[in-house]
Amino acid sequence: MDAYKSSVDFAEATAFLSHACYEQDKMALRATLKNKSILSGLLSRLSSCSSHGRVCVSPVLVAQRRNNSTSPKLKVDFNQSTGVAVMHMQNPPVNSLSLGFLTEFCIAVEKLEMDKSCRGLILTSSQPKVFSAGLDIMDMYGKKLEQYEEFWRAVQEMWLKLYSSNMVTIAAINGSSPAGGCLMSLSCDYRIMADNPRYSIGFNETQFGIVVPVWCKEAMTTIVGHRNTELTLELGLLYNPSDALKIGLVDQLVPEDQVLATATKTMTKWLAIPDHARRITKSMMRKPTIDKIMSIREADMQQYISFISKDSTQKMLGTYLEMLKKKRG
Ligand SMILES: CCCCCCCCC/C=C/C(=O)SCCNC(=O)CCNC(=O)[C@H](O)C(C)(C)COP(=O)(O)OP(=O)(O)OC[C@H]1O[C@@H](n2cnc3c(N)ncnc32)[C@H](O)[C@@H]1OP(=O)(O)O
Repeated sequence: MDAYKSSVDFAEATAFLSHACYEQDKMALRATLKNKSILSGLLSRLSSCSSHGRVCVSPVLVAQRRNNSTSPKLKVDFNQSTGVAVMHMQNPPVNSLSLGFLTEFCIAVEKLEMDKSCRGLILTSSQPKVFSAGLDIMDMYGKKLEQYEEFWRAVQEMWLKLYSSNMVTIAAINGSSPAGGCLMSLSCDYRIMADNPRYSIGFNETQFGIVVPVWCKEAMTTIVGHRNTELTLELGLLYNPSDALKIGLVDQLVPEDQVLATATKTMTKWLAIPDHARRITKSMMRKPTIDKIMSIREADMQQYISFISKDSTQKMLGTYLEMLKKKRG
């Protein structure tokens, strides 16, 4: 069955492709995510199912079982009357996108996605001065091949979930947002950043020897165009808020204390548009990029593992980590 082609529901399509599970398990997953108390039962059921000979456990849910952290890395405030959820990232010190964080994020987004009363999602940070420091470098350094794979699976999943969300998504960028933090913002429908010249946003990866995945390049090109993407990615550029606004990396700058209030006001405007028309239009705009990425998902995984596990890459990451730590001392 090719549910992907026949469905206009974007998030559903992505869930189908990324989880590759039987229809009844998807239904069960939805019901279950609405009722957390039976989640563990479903997890064990999912772990034993197979589809077309392939193991079909959501990688994110598997990771969740292994994630022993007890302190939540996200705080979600859902207002039933407005239909808007505010997701506060709280993974100190810098909201790095660790495996644990990514896992929690995917589950939280999936849960909101399945709640039809939730129409909008605002993403912001509870950490002072930082929106997100991007991928957790500790998860990319000195690990086993299977750990790199598990991590990258969660990174891909997170991007797909956010980029393909049916909800209106707004990034309330109240601090610096380099690399993966920038991509997270770019996956949203609208970006509002604090007008503080000390904050930066962009893609600095090449500066420490890392290459962004092709899907990052694709998504960025659709927003700021080929030339700006080329300059940013090749030179590893981070922009201050006003330069970021100039190239269209963010949509609006506001005083720091008004970021969340502006995001809330903007959300009201977006939610005044009938959902079905906006969703279908969003799908029309983003589906070509998603399709492209889905078709190379496994190749992207192999490329990541092979790149990240190279001695030369590891050496550069080690040096970068030391530099980050020395900055303090
Ligand atoms: C949608 C899907 C997306 C999908 C995303 C897919 C993207 C593909 C490619 C993306 C690649 C990446 O994101 S690679 C990650 C790139 N990120 C970066 O280069 C950011 C590096 N960090 C910084 O620039 C700064 O920390 C910054 C965020 C501005 C905050 O500055 P501050 O002065 O407030 O804080 P610091 O003193 O620097 O840092 C505090 C501590 O946090 C640690 N730390 C900082 N950044 C860290 C990091 N990324 N990973 C681990 N640890 C980090 C430091 O080592 C310190 O550790 P202690 O000294 O021990 O306390």
